[in-house]
Amino acid sequence: MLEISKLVKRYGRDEPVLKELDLTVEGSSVVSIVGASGAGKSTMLRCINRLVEPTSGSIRLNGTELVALKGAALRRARRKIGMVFQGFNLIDRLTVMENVLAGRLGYVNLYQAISRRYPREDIERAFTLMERVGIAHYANKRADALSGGERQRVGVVRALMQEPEVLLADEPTASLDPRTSEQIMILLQSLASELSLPVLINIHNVAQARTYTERIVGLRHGKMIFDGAPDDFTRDALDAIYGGIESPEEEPVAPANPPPAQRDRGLPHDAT
Ligand SMILES: Nc1ncnc2c1ncn2[C@@H]1O[C@H](COP(=O)(O)OP(=O)(O)OP(=O)(O)O)[C@@H](O)[C@H]1O
Repeated sequence: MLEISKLVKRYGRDEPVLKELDLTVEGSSVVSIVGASGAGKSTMLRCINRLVEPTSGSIRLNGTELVALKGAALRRARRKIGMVFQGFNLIDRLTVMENVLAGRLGYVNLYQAISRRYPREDIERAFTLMERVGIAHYANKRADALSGGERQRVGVVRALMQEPEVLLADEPTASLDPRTSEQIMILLQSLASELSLPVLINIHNVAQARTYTERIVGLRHGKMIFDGAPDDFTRDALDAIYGGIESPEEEPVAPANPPPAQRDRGLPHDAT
């Protein structure tokens, strides 16, 4: 269980970017975090894995307080937090298998890491996961020979190799075409339930958030102003999150002639 309580992040002397956020995510929930650009979505995810230092507040992962951790204890805790990135963050000149095994770096010793001599169980786990997401036949291909969707699957498997207790995804579909985006969202949804893994996804595409996640958290100026089921994510909630700032992305496949009100405001077509 991930429990965030009164989380504050201030960069320098600026106004806080996160203002006393509270969020609890349990079991295999798939939660999307939506909000206009600059609302604090990435900062929130990066506070969880401590790529960004929280200013104050508490982040507990299965009972372990992450905010106070340093050194080896922080490295140990980070192993339990998988991260999937918009730009995939693969090493292009390495093979798919080598990229996937990089997810074990937090577990192996220096000699094993440098000589890339990973334990047999790690290699077996890598194959099992690669088979699960349909990329096992690419194991020996260079990462840069793969398509965007395949590269993101490598990113997902690398994160799962960490045996994470929570999976964070920062705009995981933003670099992908609509069809591939949907496949990745479906994959994250199914992996969450198969592995009983809570998943937090920063996402600009509100239509995908509504379709593929079971809970939507809306941020505006660093405050949580919506937390509920997709069915409760009404036009009012959308306006409260984006009103006067920007419009969320439209659905990937727009009807030829959307009604003028939707077309003008860039709203998802089923927003009510
Ligand atoms: N390292 C940093 N130093 C100073 N300010 C930062 C830093 N990182 C982010 N910010 C500021 O914090 C605010 C929130 O940024 P953040 O990237 O978390 O928003 P976001 O909701 O993820 O936006 P986007 O959807 O565009 O990625 C922005 O005003 C941004 O300029």
